[in-house]
Amino acid sequence: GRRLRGESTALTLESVRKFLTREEDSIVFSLIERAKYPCNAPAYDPSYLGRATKFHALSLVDLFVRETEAVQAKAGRYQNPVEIPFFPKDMTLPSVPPYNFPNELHAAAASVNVSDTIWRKYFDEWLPQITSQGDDGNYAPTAAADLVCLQALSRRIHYGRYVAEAKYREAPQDYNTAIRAKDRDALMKLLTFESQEDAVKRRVEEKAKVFGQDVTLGKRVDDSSNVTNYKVDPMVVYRLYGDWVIPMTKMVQVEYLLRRLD
Ligand SMILES: C=C(O[C@@H]1C=C(C(=O)O)C=C[C@H]1O)C(=O)O
Repeated sequence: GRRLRGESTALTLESVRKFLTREEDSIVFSLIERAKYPCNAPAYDPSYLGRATKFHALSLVDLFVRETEAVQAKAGRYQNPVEIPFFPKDMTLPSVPPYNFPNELHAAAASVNVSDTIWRKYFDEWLPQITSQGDDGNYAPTAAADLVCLQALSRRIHYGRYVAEAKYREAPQDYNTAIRAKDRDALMKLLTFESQEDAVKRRVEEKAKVFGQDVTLGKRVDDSSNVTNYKVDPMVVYRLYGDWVIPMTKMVQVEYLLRRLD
């Protein structure tokens, strides 16, 4: 039924995995949309804006993200603790009434932030794998597509705080010793579920195939046996999750748990 304003659903391993599964769609769709444009290098080149503007030494993407986050902050986006801005110091106060989002995390969550790593990896490692070489002049739509990817990836990876809280609540005694000993390896071992990771990687690869295939009338979409070209290489999405999204989500869980008893 309809959730009352501020009523929090119980934070369980099942509920957090349901959230992560739905985020897979947002991440795959955002990568497909970014792949619509070629690299468009000027969007990332600080000299493109030139020194004519007061934003010198910023790339168009830097500028676009800062300005867009400021507007979204005014619209109240960051009242939801699930959303973390990339440029928090530029935040303007919301111009909207406060919304009573449930606050299920320990106060220590505020100091768990891997936004800089996400930003760096996205532009240095992931973007070259999903875009073709080239420049079509669509720098603003390119920056807009990058921001949607960055926000989806950040939401997913930082949700590791909620996953860690759910795991802790289910068995605090299992974690307390490792937390007190600041034993990162023990915590990583406790929170790792290999079979779940394998299922996640195979599911996002499958979603990249289903969402990224060309649909032609008269041919059944579910007959993907002979589909050859996809808008984003499904194997790239599999590796993105395996090499970065999952490990970074786990790193967030460890960092959150280390602070859970502070
Ligand atoms: C997110 C979880 O924690 C870990 C990280 C996973 C992921 O990022 O997909 C999956 C399984 C776990 O190793 C979970 O247990 O669901």
